[in-house]
Amino acid sequence: MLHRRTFKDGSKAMRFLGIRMCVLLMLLVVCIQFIQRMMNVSCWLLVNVRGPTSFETLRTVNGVIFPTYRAACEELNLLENDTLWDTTIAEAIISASPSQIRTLFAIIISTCFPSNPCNLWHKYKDNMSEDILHQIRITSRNHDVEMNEEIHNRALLLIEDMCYHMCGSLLIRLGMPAPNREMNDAFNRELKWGREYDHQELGLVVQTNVPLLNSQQKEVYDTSMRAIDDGNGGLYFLDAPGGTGKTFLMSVVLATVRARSNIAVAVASSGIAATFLEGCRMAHSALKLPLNLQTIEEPTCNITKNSAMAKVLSASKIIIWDECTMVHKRALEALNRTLKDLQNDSRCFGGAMILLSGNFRQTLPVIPRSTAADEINACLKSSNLWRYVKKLQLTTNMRVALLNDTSAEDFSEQWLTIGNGQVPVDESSGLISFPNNFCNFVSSKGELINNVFPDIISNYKNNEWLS
Ligand SMILES: Nc1ncnc2c1ncn2[C@@H]1O[C@H](COP(=O)(O)OP(=O)(O)OP(=O)(O)O)[C@@H](O)[C@H]1O
Repeated sequence: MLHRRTFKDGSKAMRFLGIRMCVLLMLLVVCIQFIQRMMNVSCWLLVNVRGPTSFETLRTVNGVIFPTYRAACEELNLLENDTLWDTTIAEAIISASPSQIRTLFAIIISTCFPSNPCNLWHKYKDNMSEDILHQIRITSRNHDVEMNEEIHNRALLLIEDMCYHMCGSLLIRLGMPAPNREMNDAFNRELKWGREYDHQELGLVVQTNVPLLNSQQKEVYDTSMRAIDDGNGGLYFLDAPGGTGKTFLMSVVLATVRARSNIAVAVASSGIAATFLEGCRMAHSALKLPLNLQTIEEPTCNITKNSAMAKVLSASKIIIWDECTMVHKRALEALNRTLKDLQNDSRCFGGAMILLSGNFRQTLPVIPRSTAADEINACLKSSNLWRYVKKLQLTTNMRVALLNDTSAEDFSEQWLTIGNGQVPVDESSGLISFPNNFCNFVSSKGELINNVFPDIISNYKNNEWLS
């Protein structure tokens, strides 16, 4: 509601009102329901616009139809301008803290009804958000964080809370943009996951670990960083048998990107794999993949364009997907469709840099009640995206190389032979036999559990034992 004092020339308006009293009364009677729904602004338009025949005529000034009655009033110069409030805030920012400026602004918009609070907000939003930016810079130990939409949104939320206390109105009812509450909560969470890292610590990790990379790892690292820096994206698959240092390498890539204040998204197909990489999450929950991938022909991720996750994915410099070989090919295809849509870019994955890692020698997608053919069909290699994959390889087993342990070397070779399908298969049973010295054999599941986790019953709550 506009306050009467906001009209520039009250006496002129009242005189006008007197002359047209009869006409106005008639109009008011005829349009009683209409007037009840209107704001004061429209009443003043009724007074000032001659012979209105429709809502549109009321909003038409000099042949231009304005979107709101307020805008039409402004054009007719019926509203007091906001110079007073502008000067008040401008004076306050010289000495007041951002939180005090927010309070002042909340008081102005809740009780003084400036004609265009949005303009004031856009003019002073940086001054009202400085403390939030400062706080983020301190917590992330990164002084390069710039003022952004999310920080303004947080300031708006604080202002809205104050206005609600003062006059029981949300910002949208006070002529202000509505803060995005959902975005604030979800984006904070996603952003924390994506961006808020200790940059000094990450810088140290990069400085220490990059020189340790072996030549193959360094090649993969350089290729990934080049693709990120070029901004051309691409789909890469890191083929690395167990122990070749892919987790080590991916951690260095993630740290490098995050140390530069960029977002690097890491997801993994299994919970246990997700624990090995910093800030890594389960692919299904992070990418909001449908649970029934087998039954949907062309799935997409349940991520809307305005969601926090969409913003994180769009802003990320690299998306790493660990243990991707375990996932149904449609999961990757869903991500491809979603990224194309989010980025409005028809290139593969919308031009994003995707680094897949996994091992086809290990568990493939598990499809309940299916044949081996179904599982192979669900495998990533059967996806039409596979032809775009650029393959990167690690072959040196770092566990063996670092420990100089010959038994570990034998084990890794046996492991590769099995994984590469080079062990003869028994025709009748379709099973293979492990070499005798391959591992410790057990005769039951219970014995296996007891060998791997001895006395788990008394230790399952003991963190030290579990770690
Ligand atoms: N360049 C390196 N310098 C020092 N240590 C390394 C290097 N690469 C790997 N390692 C170490 O080698 C071990 C195996 O590496 P990592 O766990 O990354 O391998 P992986 O390929 O992920 O294995 P798995 O698939 O079995 O989990 C780890 O202890 C890791 O810290």
